[in-house]
Amino acid sequence: MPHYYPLFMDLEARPVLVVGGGLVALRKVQTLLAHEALVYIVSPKLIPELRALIDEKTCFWTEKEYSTEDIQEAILVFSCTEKEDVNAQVSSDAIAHHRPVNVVDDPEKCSFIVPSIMEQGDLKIAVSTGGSSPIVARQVRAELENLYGHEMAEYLNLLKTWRTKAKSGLSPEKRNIFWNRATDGEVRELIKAQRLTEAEGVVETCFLSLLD
Ligand SMILES: C[C@@]1(CC(=O)O)C2=NC(=C\c3[nH]c(c(CCC(=O)O)c3CC(=O)O)Cc3[nH]c(c(CC(=O)O)c3CCC(=O)O)/C=C3\N/C(=C\2)[C@@H](CCC(=O)O)[C@]3(C)CC(=O)O)/[C@H]1CCC(=O)O
Ligand SMILES: NC(=O)c1ccc[n+]([C@@H]2O[C@H](COP(=O)([O-])OP(=O)(O)OC[C@H]3O[C@@H](n4cnc5c(N)ncnc54)[C@H](O)[C@@H]3O)[C@@H](O)[C@H]2O)c1
Repeated sequence: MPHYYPLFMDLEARPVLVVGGGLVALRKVQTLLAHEALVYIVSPKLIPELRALIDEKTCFWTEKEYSTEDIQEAILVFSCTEKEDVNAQVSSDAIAHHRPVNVVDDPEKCSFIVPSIMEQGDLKIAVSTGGSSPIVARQVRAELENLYGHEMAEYLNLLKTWRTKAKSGLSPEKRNIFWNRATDGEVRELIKAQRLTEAEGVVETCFLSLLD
């Protein structure tokens, strides 16, 4: 099993090829669309859920069997067919074109694998078991969803609003003190208790106390 390198990639308006139109393709397409990719599906058939996405014009479908030229400009390639020979062809074409490729059912033919994703506002946690057990990846994701609730989104929103001010208004040493105070637990607890104004007050008081 490869030792996969994790990264977060901006897919907004970038072309991604998905070969196949079944349940597995649906799972991959939903995540890609949630990340604003331009999704190009090549498949002779589509399940109704995927057809509905095409009708909403958030992705594009070519009704045919895969051929090498479908790779075109795709920056990522997903092969989600039930046919081993087709998946193998997509994988070798993508590799020949230096495009990262994910093949359902066959980690050996993947140059990348997809994690289970937990999101709460700007907090995004990608979970992988390196392919050992996708179900465990899903279960860990569910545990994380219990650990980080809606307060995390508001907490990060609040901290984000202070980044520019802290950068321009405080020396590196004071900035360090500021961020340690803002993230020592009290602010997050206040937000969890829906006492947002008090939370903002704690951050502001700390900032003002550090100004020269
Ligand atoms: C995380 C998630 C992302 C996504 O796909 O969007 C994902 N699989 C998910 C669901 C899921 N996958 C499978 C089922 C049916 C139950 C089952 O059979 O297990 C379910 C449904 C379910 O669990 O609910 C079957 C399955 N998956 C793979 C194989 C082939 C094999 O293992 O050889 C087989 C057939 C096994 C067999 O036939 O025995 C392979 C991979 N699946 C991965 C990712 C990559 C490794 C991730 C990691 O662990 O690091 C990897 C290597 C490649 C890849 O697809 O990128 C998503 C959960 C999202 C979420 O809900 O949060
Ligand atoms: N559904 C799951 O959660 C799941 C879980 C584990 C493994 N799998 C495996 O993953 C594979 C895909 O699963 P699925 O449920 O999406 O299968 P599926 O049979 O519903 O979908 C396969 C899709 O591939 C398309 N296809 C076939 N030949 C093609 C070609 N030459 N070019 C382009 N598209 C082509 C088909 O038209 C179909 O839309 C299967 O091998 C399945 O056993 C699925």
